Amino acid sequence: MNYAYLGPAGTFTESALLQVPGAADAQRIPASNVNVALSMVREGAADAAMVPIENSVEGGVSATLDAIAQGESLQIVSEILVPITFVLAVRPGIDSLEQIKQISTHGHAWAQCRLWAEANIPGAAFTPASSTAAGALALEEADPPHDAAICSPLVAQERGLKVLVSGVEDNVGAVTRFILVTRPGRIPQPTGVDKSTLILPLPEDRPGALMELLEQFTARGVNLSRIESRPTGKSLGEYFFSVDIEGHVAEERVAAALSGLHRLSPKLRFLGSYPAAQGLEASVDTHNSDAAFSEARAWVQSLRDRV
Ligand SMILES: O=C(O)C(=O)Cc1ccccc1
Repeated sequence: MNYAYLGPAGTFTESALLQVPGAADAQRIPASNVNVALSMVREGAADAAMVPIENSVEGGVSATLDAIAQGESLQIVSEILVPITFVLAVRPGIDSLEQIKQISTHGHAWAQCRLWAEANIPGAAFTPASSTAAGALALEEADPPHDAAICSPLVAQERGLKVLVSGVEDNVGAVTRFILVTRPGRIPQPTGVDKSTLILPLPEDRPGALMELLEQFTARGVNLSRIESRPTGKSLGEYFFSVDIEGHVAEERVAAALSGLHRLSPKLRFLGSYPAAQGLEASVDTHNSDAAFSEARAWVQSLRDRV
């Protein structure tokens, strides 16, 4: 196996990848952005890609949600959670916050440190970097493009960068969720605590269309753990929904919800069922259990057999 990931080395995405069994000893290919990492999988240059999808402060990572929703189909095979803390690293010659005029980091990192930055370096101009590690590595250049970067403590330590302030995040305890993506293939076996990801285009723009889709989950006791609307990019006001549900396609209630959704929105995309990283309770009401579904099906069949 070889793995593409949002690089360069030292990103939070690489930390997530290193949690995948075997990945530490496998070939890891840094990509300059999420689209490049996913294209490598689509084209066969990588077997799998690790990309960020959601964080507890900012919500969904739009670049990832959009890239997996469109183009050639991909499959999510696992999710990894990484606790996030940030440090402020500076170029040589900077000894105080007042000297910082230009700062760079990944947009999601900036969003998570904005209040700290407003309070502590109010005059500094922000330039987005393709990742936290990319912003940090630029500090090593002969003539660095910025004075400071917000990055992980690990990359600062590994590169021997000067850290002026640690723990610059606004929300202590933030977590980012990453997904491992492959070309479509075998779906991981259910573990009892699984999640599934779907892309739901709204079939028709009319009152109640979203409600009808959501009713498919409600009626089968399927809980949603994330729902986001994203523009299709085709015309103003045209959206699709990116949804995570608790449960595995091998479970009857999930299969029944999917079949109801398919009737309403035939172009829906199933992006995979995979083990939940943490925190889900495997609690399903008796009337939504696999046993209840098969008994109900057998009963209806017994009636239809009499036709
Ligand atoms: O830039 C990184 O290091 C990433 O892996 C993306 C990211 C940025 C901010 C928070 C979590 C992940």
